[in-house]
Amino acid sequence: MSQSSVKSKRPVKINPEAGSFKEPETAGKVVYDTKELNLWYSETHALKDVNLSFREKEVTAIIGPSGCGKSTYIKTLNRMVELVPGVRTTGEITYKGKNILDRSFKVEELRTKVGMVFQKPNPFPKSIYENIAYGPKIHGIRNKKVLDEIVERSLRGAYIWDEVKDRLNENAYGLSGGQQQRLCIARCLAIEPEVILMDEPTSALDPKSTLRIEELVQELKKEYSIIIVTHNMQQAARISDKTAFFLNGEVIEFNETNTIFTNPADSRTEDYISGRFG
Ligand SMILES: Nc1ncnc2c1ncn2[C@@H]1O[C@H](COP(=O)(O)OP(=O)(O)OP(=O)(O)O)[C@@H](O)[C@H]1O
Repeated sequence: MSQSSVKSKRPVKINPEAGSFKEPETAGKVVYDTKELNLWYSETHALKDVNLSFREKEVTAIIGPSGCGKSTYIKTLNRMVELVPGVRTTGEITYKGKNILDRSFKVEELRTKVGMVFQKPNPFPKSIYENIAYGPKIHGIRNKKVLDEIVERSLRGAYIWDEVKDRLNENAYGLSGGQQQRLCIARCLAIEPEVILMDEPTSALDPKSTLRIEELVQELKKEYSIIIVTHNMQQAARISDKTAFFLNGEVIEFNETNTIFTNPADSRTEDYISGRFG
């Protein structure tokens, strides 16, 4: 069903404070802060006045129906979106206080701090070892012993070490889909990021592999901030601390996940999470 045809018999309850969730004073430090972000793909206005912030060591789920701007938003956070011709943005995204949309900001700074995991596992056509060592090598690490340590630490961090430790020189394409996705997460960890962006990381995986990734996310949040786009409501409810609900390019509601799923402030959020559309 398209967003414009979303109908509810109940009166529409609009959340006047969408995106302006008040954090308790004990909350962790803000890593990313988005203010009044607008984005156009040529004529398509894909993000509208988005205000959202993400804190360290938290998992935030981005949910919403197809085409509402979830992927666009997450790709704006690492500036991948600017690879699309005709993209224009206004507003601000600060990463640790620096506006990453500012022309003077060097995107390379983000590449070492922010890792990304995509919908389909995308290992390089290289050995398992080389998949992990590649990033650190690009950043100038040549010492074999140091690289060995990074490879082991990253694979352990992504809970795949025991499955691959005896086949590090085999091609990564020989791994199962779920293993490949954990390898891609290990590849992210190798650059020692502060934030991991995940765009529907389990949508191509079977239930068992999905569960393993969800468990992994719970472990990783002890060290990293994680922002995860998901279509799976149960997944968002299971693994995230906060949830942002997008509709038609706007943030309709942003709050503690528990509140979003049990007592949403906006009837459109309620309609979406209860499966009335999307
Ligand atoms: N490369 C592009 N060029 C032009 N328009 C685009 C491009 N990518 C996305 N859009 C448009 O921007 C809007 C938001 O798309 P986006 O992919 O961010 O949504 P989404 O919520 O991630 O959807 P899905 O859940 O289906 O992946 C849509 O109207 C889409 O058609």
